[in-house]
Amino acid sequence: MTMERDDWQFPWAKGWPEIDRAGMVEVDRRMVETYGIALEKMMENAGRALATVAWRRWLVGRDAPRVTVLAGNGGNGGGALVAARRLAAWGACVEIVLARPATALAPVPAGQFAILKGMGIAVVEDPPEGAGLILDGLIGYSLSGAPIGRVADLITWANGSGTPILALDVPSGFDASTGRLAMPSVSANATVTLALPKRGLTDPAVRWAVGDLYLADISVPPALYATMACPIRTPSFAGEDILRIA
Ligand SMILES: NC(=O)C1=CN([C@@H]2O[C@H](COP(=O)(O)OP(=O)(O)OC[C@H]3O[C@@H](n4cnc5c(N)ncnc54)[C@H](O)[C@@H]3O)[C@@H](O)[C@H]2O)[C@@H](O)CC1
Ligand SMILES: [K+]
Repeated sequence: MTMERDDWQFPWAKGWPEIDRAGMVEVDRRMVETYGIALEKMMENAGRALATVAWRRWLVGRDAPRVTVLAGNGGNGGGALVAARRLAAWGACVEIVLARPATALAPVPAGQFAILKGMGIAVVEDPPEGAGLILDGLIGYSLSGAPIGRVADLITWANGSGTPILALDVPSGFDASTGRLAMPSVSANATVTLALPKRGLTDPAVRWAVGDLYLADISVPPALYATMACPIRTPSFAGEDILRIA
């Protein structure tokens, strides 16, 4: 039985614009090309925020809590692997389940995975029973069609596990361009989305799958948003790393 804490003290944020997949791809590209903020840096911020929400809401005060981390081969998986490292360092018992063989990991997530191997963190083939929390890092904004194969199997397993699920960026199966949920999609208790809420995430119609929505700062310069193909004016995080927005 998981005891859940929800004593998040950060202010309710209103008025955040949404961003779709194309916009976020543009942000990611210009973060690197214009500002030299490498993917590793963004991923570190993303994973730390995910770990912080996980710890504060579900794990704090528990002795060696068990966390299952479902990681896809892209940037979403990479962020979840960063969170795995942070949670392990904070005392959690972390088990990693990869959606695809380690050889299929994109270069930066592969680097994160190598660190975890060096730390001796367990990597298991079958998702284990009895964890206190599942991190969903299977697919982020680069979903293409309805989830298939082992990714779909892991989504179905997580939804049926009875364990709380914390999703990174979007619940896997959520389409950040259309705001729609594919079948199957992760049914999360909470989601930590990055930089700006992805299009449709705040729609009450998908709240059952998104859960409580947190917004994490990955330090996108306001000038980047202001000079995008479709400029976005953003309110400030005002000194907070993570805001609860829905
Ligand atoms: N600036 C940002 O927003 C940042 C984004 N990051 C993360 O990176 C994510 C985007 O990463 P990527 O573009 O690498 O891609 P994703 O990690 O979103 O997923 C891509 C992978 O998902 C799999 N996939 C896609 N559709 C599928 C389907 N229908 N069935 C089964 N498998 C499917 C494919 O193997 C594909 O390689 C974001 O959502 C976010 O979590 C962070 O890593 C860093 C900063
Ligand atoms: K996800």
